[in-house]
Amino acid sequence: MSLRTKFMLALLFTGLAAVAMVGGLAYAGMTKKVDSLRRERAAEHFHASVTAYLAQYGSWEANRGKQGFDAFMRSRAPLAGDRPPPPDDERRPPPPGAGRPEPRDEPPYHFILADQEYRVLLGAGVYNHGELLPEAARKNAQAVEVNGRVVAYVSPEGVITPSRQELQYLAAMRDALWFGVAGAAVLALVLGVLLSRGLGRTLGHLTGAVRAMHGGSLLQRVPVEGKDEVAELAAAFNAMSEKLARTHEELNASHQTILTQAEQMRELSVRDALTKLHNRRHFDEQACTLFSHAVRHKRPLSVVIGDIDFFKKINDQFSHATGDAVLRQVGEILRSHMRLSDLVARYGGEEFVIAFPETELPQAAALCDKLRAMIEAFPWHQVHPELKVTMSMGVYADLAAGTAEAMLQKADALLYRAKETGRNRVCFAA
Ligand SMILES: Nc1nc2c(ncn2[C@@H]2O[C@H](COP(=O)(O)OP(=O)(O)OP(=O)(O)O)[C@@H](O)[C@H]2O)c(=O)[nH]1
Repeated sequence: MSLRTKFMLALLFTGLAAVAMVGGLAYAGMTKKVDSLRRERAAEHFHASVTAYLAQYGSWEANRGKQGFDAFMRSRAPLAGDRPPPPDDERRPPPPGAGRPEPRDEPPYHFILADQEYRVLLGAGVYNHGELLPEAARKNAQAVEVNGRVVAYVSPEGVITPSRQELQYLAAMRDALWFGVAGAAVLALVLGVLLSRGLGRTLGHLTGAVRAMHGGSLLQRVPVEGKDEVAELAAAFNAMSEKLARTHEELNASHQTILTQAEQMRELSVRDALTKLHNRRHFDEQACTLFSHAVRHKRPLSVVIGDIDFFKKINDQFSHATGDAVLRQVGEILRSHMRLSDLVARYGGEEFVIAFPETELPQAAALCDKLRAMIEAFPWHQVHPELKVTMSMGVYADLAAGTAEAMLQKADALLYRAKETGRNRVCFAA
């Protein structure tokens, strides 16, 4: 059931209950009051009529009892409110809810009348003519005195017929009650629609915003209308959304910083500080991967170890700083002539290592000789006038060695041979 329907039903029930309670109580109270007033007046009127009747005729039977009394009553001034309506009224239908029409020939009430010995003269439909009034009924009976002598008793028990005027009042009141009920229902429906529309709109905005947040857009704003609790909820939601979005942004930023720092740290951990080439650890890890790949796909792989000749002498003769400059420059020459898929690293001291994936031994050896020649041909005199730098290299390309490390050891042995056989050369073996 929608919020709007619940609202309207609640207001409808409340309105109808309030109208029914107030109207019903008023109607019941009024009916009771009318009845008691009428009964009082009717009792007095009846008592006075009986007194006058008995005073005029001496006894009940003297003027043919009930028939004579009825005619006598009609000749007397009627009880207030019992006057016959104007002739026009008679042609109109009785007012709605007026109930049974008032009989024109009947008196508007029937009281119990007994003679001085409590024998019933008028039973009012309760007792039969001539029977003795019971003891209980005698207590409330009022004596009718003529010339100081009790001649009869009138009991207030009896039937009261409301007057036409009173019936009209009560009918008008019932009409007012029905109008009240209809008015309350219309008011409840209108109020229900108005109230639920405002509330439903804000709740709709909130639901949409929460869904959008769930979808990832954390910064949401819903309109804040009025100053009630729903408006407070909307304002609190806006504040929460703003704070969430800000916190999320800050977290993202710090996460990014951490990632960058981690990347930098990782990069530092795999780089050689002096030459900016990769270091030994990185080379060993990557060489393993390259080796496995080459074995699995039966692709060629060549590994190289290069060592600067007489580097100790360079340090000793020209200074350690010159030695560093030589290392940096050799590293740059190697790096700038590699493919992206090649792996080059400073292995330690004046030693460099290279892995050439997808490269057979002859191509690798030729490339190494080219690198060697470039190192030799570099204008080292720009670093120091007397400086000369050469490199010896060992190249190995047989995957049968079993591991990348074993291939490197074979290359190292070939490097040793290059050193032994005069340096500034490339030794290789398949
Ligand atoms: N300037 C400098 N020197 C280094 C660095 N790392 C190692 N060395 C030096 O490099 C020298 C290597 O000398 P050796 O191992 O005897 O080799 P070599 O003198 O090149 O002799 P061969 O390899 O036989 O040609 C040592 O003196 C080390 O101190 C470095 O980062 N900077």
